[in-house]
Amino acid sequence: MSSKQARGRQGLPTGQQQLSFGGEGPAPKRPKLSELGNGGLQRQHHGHEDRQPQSNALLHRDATGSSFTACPVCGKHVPLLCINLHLDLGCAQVPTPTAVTAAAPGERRSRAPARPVQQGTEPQSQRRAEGKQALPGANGAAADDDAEDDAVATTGPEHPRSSPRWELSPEQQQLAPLHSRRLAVEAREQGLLAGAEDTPEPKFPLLGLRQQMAVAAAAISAGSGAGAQRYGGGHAILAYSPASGDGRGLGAGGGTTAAAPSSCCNRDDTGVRCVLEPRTRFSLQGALPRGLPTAAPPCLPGTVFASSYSAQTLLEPQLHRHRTHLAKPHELQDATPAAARQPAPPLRLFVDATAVRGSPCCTCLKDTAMSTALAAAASTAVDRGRDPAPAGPSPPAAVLEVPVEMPPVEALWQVPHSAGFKPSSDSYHLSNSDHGGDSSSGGGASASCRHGLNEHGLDPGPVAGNIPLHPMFLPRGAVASRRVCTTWGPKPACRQEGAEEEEEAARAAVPEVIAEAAAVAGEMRAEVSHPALEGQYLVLEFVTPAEEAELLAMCDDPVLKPSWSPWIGQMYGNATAQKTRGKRWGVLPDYHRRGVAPVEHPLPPLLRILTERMRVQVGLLRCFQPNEANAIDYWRSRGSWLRPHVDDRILSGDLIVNLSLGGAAVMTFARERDKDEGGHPGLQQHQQQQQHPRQSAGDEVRVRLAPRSLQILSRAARYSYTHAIAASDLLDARRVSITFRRSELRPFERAER
Ligand SMILES: O=C(O)CCC(=O)C(=O)O
Ligand SMILES: [Fe+2]
Repeated sequence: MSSKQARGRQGLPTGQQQLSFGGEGPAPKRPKLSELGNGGLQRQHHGHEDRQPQSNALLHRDATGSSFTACPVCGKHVPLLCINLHLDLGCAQVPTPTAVTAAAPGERRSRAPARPVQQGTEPQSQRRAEGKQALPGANGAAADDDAEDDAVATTGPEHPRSSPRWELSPEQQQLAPLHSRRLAVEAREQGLLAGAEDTPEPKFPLLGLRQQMAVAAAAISAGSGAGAQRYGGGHAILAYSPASGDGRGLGAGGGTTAAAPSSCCNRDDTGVRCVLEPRTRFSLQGALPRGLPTAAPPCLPGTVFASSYSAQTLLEPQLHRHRTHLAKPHELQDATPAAARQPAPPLRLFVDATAVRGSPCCTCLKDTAMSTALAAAASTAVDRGRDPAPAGPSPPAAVLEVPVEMPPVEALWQVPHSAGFKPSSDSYHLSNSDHGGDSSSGGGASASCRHGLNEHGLDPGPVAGNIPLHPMFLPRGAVASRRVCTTWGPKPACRQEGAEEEEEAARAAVPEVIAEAAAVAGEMRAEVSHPALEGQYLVLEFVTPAEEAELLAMCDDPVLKPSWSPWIGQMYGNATAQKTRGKRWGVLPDYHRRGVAPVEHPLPPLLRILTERMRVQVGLLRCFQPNEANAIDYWRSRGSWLRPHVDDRILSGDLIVNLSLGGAAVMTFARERDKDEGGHPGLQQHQQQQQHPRQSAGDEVRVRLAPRSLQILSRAARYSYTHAIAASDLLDARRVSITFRRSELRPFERAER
């Protein structure tokens, strides 16, 4: 390292201080790119001559003559032309400009290929032309700045200078619009950073909670107006936790940014941007890998949308929209370190003034008065955010207590369906992938995660170690362009107009999506609609091994929880599953009286999570609301087997879903020829289930059910084939299945008629 470079590094803290602004008064102007270098600093700090030599040392060149500077925030050495982009990315990346070494035809041909850099030896016009080629159309601060060129020329070591022509990579071009918004935001940030200017460390991490929230509000605010278009008129929510207030909420990807999908509101000109105060950023990292997206409507109070992005990243929706994760409040709360857990307070919304405009929209802002109140509160929040943070954890005054209590966990499951919320097609994205390498994603396959909820519906805590994720939950790397994901997700208003077509489209999309997701991991994860068994779908690794263990433990739990049935030999020897134990939850179908008895043991939270996951992640199941589930405990040593049967065609709905746990088995499907067409088969079903179905060899389809897989039986597979598992087809010592159904609430009297 040259002595100048060394000086440059040493000089960083000073340079950093120089870039700090005072806290009071109007938001100061962000330093121009050039001001990071010699000329700019001279201008900015004229009268402070003693700093000038150090500021000179902030710039150096590499062997190709490219100029670098130390980032004033993180200290990394960044190509000068990319410093804004680097800042825009929240210091997460050090972008590299693409050097086009070959000059364009006729351009600069006469120039000597290498010569020492000397101040002033290059004609001004030529330097200007070079500067203009930098960051075309995107980074005016770099492109237009003569002073920057001066700085480069005077401060770099004397390397031969080629004739580089800088161009933005496609990714950089995509990010370029960030720059303008970044400018707007940064001024406010800098104002808020006044208290931290004496410290040499990066500043964002030093912000207190209150400041973080204010920064967030400012950032959000800056996204309105012209930027709102880029938000697609959508929502942005930042979540910070007072409990976790260790100051790492912002910067370098450390923040929890919750982003609601852009399509909550149907109107482009309406936006609500909120800072939800009482949640923790860790929530996200806990929730994301777990792959438990939820279906709560974006604007419904009590709903939190989480994504592991910093405020900077949030500013560019293109970056985060595919990472949108929907999390329920209890997920977020549960992710808070146990010591910090508190009873859930009412949600507090900080909303910036400019965000609420236009007409109230959909479920979130039907009430105009509410909009106004939110806007007023937001305005105060933003203003107060500029004040120095008070000592202690006192909450900001500009808190609007939204008069909605957090729904109890039980109620949460009802939310999407009772609220009549109909998300548009963009609302739910399962993927997080188009920038899969992002350091802040928390969504990588090895990110730490949590598992299962306890009997209170709460997460019992982190799982030791990392749990590999199924790519279907968090597909990485290849999903960005996949609009097919938009067909996944809940459609609570199932039977609305056009629902059938949509369902059909969703069905059509499922194979593609699953196969694509599978391809990401290089494994065939799912076969959808078995080629020889129409209507049979298989989703592999629907639950993680940890979840599988928890489900098995739940089934085996000897302690009778109020909502769990015990393992009993109820099916032993006289019903469908032979030499097995079973348990069941939900309504109790009575196949003899052809009716359904009321719920005895409601579906435990763990199973409700799975049904929710089914709805969100499997398009075919997006309307599936099972009200019963039964588990069967197969043991090889006991000679357990499953008789050929068709699940009751009248009592049970169109979809039967089997989850396999613990071990694999081969299920044999056999076509019931006379069930293919005509007549209502239901009344004879029970009889015919007892008979050996007529079949030929060609009518038999065997399907391996892997542990953790989810099998969906619909259409022909559901109605025209029996399914069975021979004792010899139990491939492991033990297999437990949980079958989910929707049984019609059919009064016995009617059934008996
Ligand atoms: O064990 C299975 O996967 C299937 C169980 C089943 O068919 C049933 O419970 O009706
Ligand atoms: Fe069955």
